[in-house]
Formats: sequence, C-alpha cells, structure tokens
Amino acid sequence: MTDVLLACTKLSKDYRDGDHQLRVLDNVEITINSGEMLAVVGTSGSGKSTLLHLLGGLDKPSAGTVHFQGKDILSWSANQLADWRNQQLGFVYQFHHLLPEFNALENVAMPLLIGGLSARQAEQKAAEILKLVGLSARALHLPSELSGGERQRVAIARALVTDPALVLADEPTGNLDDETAQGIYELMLSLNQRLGTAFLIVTHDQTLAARLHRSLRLQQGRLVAGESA
Ligand SMILES: Nc1ncnc2c1ncn2[C@@H]1O[C@H](COP(=O)(O)OP(=O)(O)OP(=O)(O)O)[C@@H](O)[C@H]1O
Repeated sequence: MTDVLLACTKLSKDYRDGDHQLRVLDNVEITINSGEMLAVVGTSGSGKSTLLHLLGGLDKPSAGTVHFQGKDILSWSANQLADWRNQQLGFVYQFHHLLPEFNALENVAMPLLIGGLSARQAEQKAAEILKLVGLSARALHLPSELSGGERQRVAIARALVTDPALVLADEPTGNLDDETAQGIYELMLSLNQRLGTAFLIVTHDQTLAARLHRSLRLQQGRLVAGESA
C-alpha cells in the first residue's frame, strides 16, 4: 500500500533554556504509509520522544506541518485532537502505564469505554484483542500479577483495541531483556500483518529496528541518511 497516512514537513521544535534557544528537532521530514512499520532510531536525547509527541498531536511544533490522511492536524482544536487520538491512534510507551487497580481485560477495554461503547461490547472486543496477543489466560490478572513482557503485551492490546490506523510506540521494549524484546517485536510484526495497522516505533536498538519495513536515523534532532531494512 502506498497511501500516505501521516506526514510531517520541516518539523522543528525549540525549547528556551534561560537565554539559550535549544533546537531539539530540526527540519524533520517523515512520511508513514498505511500499513507500514517504520522505525526511528536514535541515541538518548536525539529527539525521539519529542518527535512522537508532535506527530501524535500532544505538543505543537515551533515550525513545520503535520498532516494525517491529508488533513492539517495543527489546525485542530484540543477536542478534535483528542477524538482523533482516541479513534485513529494507539500509543505504547516504555513503561506500560496500565492502571494498577484494573485487570488486563479492563485496562484493554478502557479506550473503548472512553469512546462511548457499552461495558459489554468493550469487554468483548478487549477479550478478542487479548487473544490476539496471546494473553486470554491472563485476562483477569492485575498488572502486578503479570511479567514485564506480558504487561507490554497488554499495553499493545490496549493500543490496538480501537482499531487505530497507526500505533506510535516510544521505546516499547526499553525496559525488557533482549529475548522478551524480540518477542514483542515479533508480536507487533504479526499484528501489523494481521490487522494492517501501521506502526511508528522509536528505539535506540538498531537490531530491533532492522526487523521493521524501514528505519530512519535521528541524530541531534536531524534525520540523517536512513537505512531500509
Ligand atoms: N520540555 C522540555 N524543555 C526543555 N528541553 C526539553 C524538553 N523536553 C525535551 N527536552 C530536551 O530535548 C532533547 C530531546 O529530548 P527527547 O526526550 O525527545 O529525546 P529522546 O531521544 O526521546 O531521549 P531518550 O531516549 O533518552 O528518551 C533533550 O536534550 C531534552 O533534554
């Protein structure tokens, strides 16, 4: 598929540090196609999280554009952005951010409840997605009763439960051992094949990034020559 899902042009972000202006992102241009798995690789402080925040409409750039399916997200109100995130995007972070007092099923169902679905419909859909990530048997367990890898599987299920077009993942395996991290990448690749969901994954791990369809490198806020996997 070649239709463009998300695109940014000349994206820059500056922070003021006393008298200093700190340029954290500098004229970044990225295009993500529907169904694509794209990695952005960079060392700590290269601007990866800042980039994801801007692409997910969680922060505004100092300059540049962000378009989702051809629409200018920077012109949207806070409510429009919130609806868009709920309906079209899924987020996965380094730390799972599951709600500790709710079990896996309830955590996965949460975005659907927020989106207005009934509890019964939400739990039915959540159970389907938990099955896809191989966690049906753990559905009624609290996050504290799950391993780190299982928690990330639940977090991925929660990101996918609304059938988003795109998942933005910020170091989704940064807190896991190598073997578990590989398993999470396998899972994301198989979900991409099965559901057609696009993924943009930022990571410092080149080996994991090389498993995806394409990878780009961010260095001190600039995209440098990218590698295709
Ligand atoms: N709100 C802020 N105010 C000032 N500087 C910031 C702010 N947020 C981020 N920065 C700076 O921007 C730079 C990029 O940060 P960012 O978190 O995007 O990097 P990263 O590549 O995700 O790093 P890591 O892998 O360590 O999370 C860093 O130098 C950071 O200190």
